[in-house]
Amino acid sequence: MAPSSSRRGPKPKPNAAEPSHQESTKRVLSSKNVTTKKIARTPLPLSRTTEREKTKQPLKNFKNSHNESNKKKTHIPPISEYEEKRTKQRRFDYNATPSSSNRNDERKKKNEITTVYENAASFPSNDVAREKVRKLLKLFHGMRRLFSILSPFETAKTLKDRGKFLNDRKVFIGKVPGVEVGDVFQYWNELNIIGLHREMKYEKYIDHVIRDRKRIATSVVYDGLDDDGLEHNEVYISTELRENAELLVNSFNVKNDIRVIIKCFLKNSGRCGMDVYCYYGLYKVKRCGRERMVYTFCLVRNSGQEEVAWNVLMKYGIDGIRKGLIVEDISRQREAVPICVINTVDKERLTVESFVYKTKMIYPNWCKPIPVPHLGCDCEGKCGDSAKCLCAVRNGGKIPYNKNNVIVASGGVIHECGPYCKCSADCPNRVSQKGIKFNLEIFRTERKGWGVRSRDTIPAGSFICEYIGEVIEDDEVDKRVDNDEYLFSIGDYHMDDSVLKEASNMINDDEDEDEDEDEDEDGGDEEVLVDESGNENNGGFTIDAAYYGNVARFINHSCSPNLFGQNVLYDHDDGRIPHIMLFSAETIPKMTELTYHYHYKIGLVLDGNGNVKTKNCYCGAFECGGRLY
Ligand SMILES: C[S@@+](CC[C@H](N)C(=O)[O-])C[C@H]1O[C@@H](n2cnc3c(N)ncnc32)[C@H](O)[C@@H]1O
Repeated sequence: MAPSSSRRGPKPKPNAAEPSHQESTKRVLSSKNVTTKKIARTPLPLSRTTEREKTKQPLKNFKNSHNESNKKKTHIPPISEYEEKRTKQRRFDYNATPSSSNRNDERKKKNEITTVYENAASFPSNDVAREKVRKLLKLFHGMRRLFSILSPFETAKTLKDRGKFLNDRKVFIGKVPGVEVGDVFQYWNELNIIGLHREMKYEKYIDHVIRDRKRIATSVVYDGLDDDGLEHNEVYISTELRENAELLVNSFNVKNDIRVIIKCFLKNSGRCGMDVYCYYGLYKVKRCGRERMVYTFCLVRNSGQEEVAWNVLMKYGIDGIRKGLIVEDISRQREAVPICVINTVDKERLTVESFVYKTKMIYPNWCKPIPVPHLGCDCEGKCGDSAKCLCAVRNGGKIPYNKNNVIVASGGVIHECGPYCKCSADCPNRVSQKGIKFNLEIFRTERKGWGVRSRDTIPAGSFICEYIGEVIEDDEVDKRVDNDEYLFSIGDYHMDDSVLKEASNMINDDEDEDEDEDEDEDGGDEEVLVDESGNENNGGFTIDAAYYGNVARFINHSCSPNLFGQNVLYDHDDGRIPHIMLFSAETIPKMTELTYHYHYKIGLVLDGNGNVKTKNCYCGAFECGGRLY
């Protein structure tokens, strides 16, 4: 039996891949004023070349200057040489030369910081740290879903005020415990809450710490623009700001590790694509140069680190023939994207005849949902948060998805617009009914049979797929116990509940916070999110995907899952048999196995003779209980 869901799943353990692009991609980040922009693909920013052409001045070659440095120690001009007369004229700018407020910030930070860690060598086992990172990010996204009016910054600020920041008052030079190369984040503020990049202001691309009275860079956020899929062994940063230059010059001198986070654009995500931040690992400033007022730095990736998940894809082959490909599209074009089957593990085969691929639920005659034309909304075009839209009203006055098609509602049931609504097909309240958008594939796992992963990075809160199958009743379930691998019991669970409870506490427990925390541990009486359709325990209905099903039937269980289930109604109004839609509970890097929580009750799964059945769990999560049932 494979019931419900909730929470997020294991962050990627980015697989080691053979470096497919030895050629490094060279980019320049300009942190002048408040934007980053790509200046050039060559070590020397084009803008400078243009300027040189204009002024006819000789150009000091950046690469040559580096070569010279091999003979003679590079002269890195002391920053003080650059009397910035322009400072006064400059607009207010977070990156500007330290103003008094920046100095205050600095002083504040200095007082706050209690410890500086270098490469976190003495930190607890990475599994513990990793679970902490994932839990906090899960909480962040849970809060975003629960309180969609809070911006990511406000959400992070709330967590900070509640003392939930993971590495608050700690600064890491080098690796941050629990964060792995290839981890992907949807919001800048996620970087802050786990201490990967502590600067909460979006424009502050370089984070730093004071060590031995020197300000050195600890992390850099670099705008890779639409470089999704490219390697960044070298990152070029140019800046006109003395403050930034000082940090990087000092880092060049002391040779400290700098974390590089690359902002990439995901084209296939949401309605208009989406920026994400990918952690590329540790780099060192290897070359510095200066051309008039522009400082240029080349950061080179430390060798021996994991490849970033994008590159793993290249190993597997993005297009063309995939290694281990045994079925090109198990859905036989029933889905908008082909669902291929890959086996690089053993000789086991999966064929299109193994089950009947369906994209719509199968309802027996006795529970055919009754059409409800009167429940359709009368909106013209796209629905909005308004009392006029019947569907929005049924969702508590809100459209439960944002412009990126990310779910911003939690618990209970979501009412999407449906066939009886007058709104257009691109109404924002039609997301999960539109089917699979990500390039999912079925792959052979080492110990759990088949599993599912995505060739795309999946932003948190994205719709993955529906759990499709045949609706059956309890009596029928009893008859199928010997073939119960693909049963999903509707409604006897609370989706994502523990995360949402904690998220709810974040906002509601202004007072007596500590007290309530104790209560939580004891299973105290904090508010439980109630399923408004009464689905919490509607009992008796199960989806069986053994004979008829879709890709969801291959999704395995994890004790620390990365998907959660959400009840959705759109084409009928029978709350006993909602659609079970699976959403991502966290940002999921490419090629990471997708999992949800089966919520089996140990000792209560019986065979046809009434004997207790047992099965080991091989999810590999840090908090795994060892038993599936
Ligand atoms: C819904 S199916 C998932 C797809 C299945 N792996 C397959 O090969 O078809 C559920 C079954 O997968 C296996 N499974 C899923 N998650 C597992 C886990 N964490 N550990 C061990 N086996 C698991 C169990 O045999 C379970 O009954």
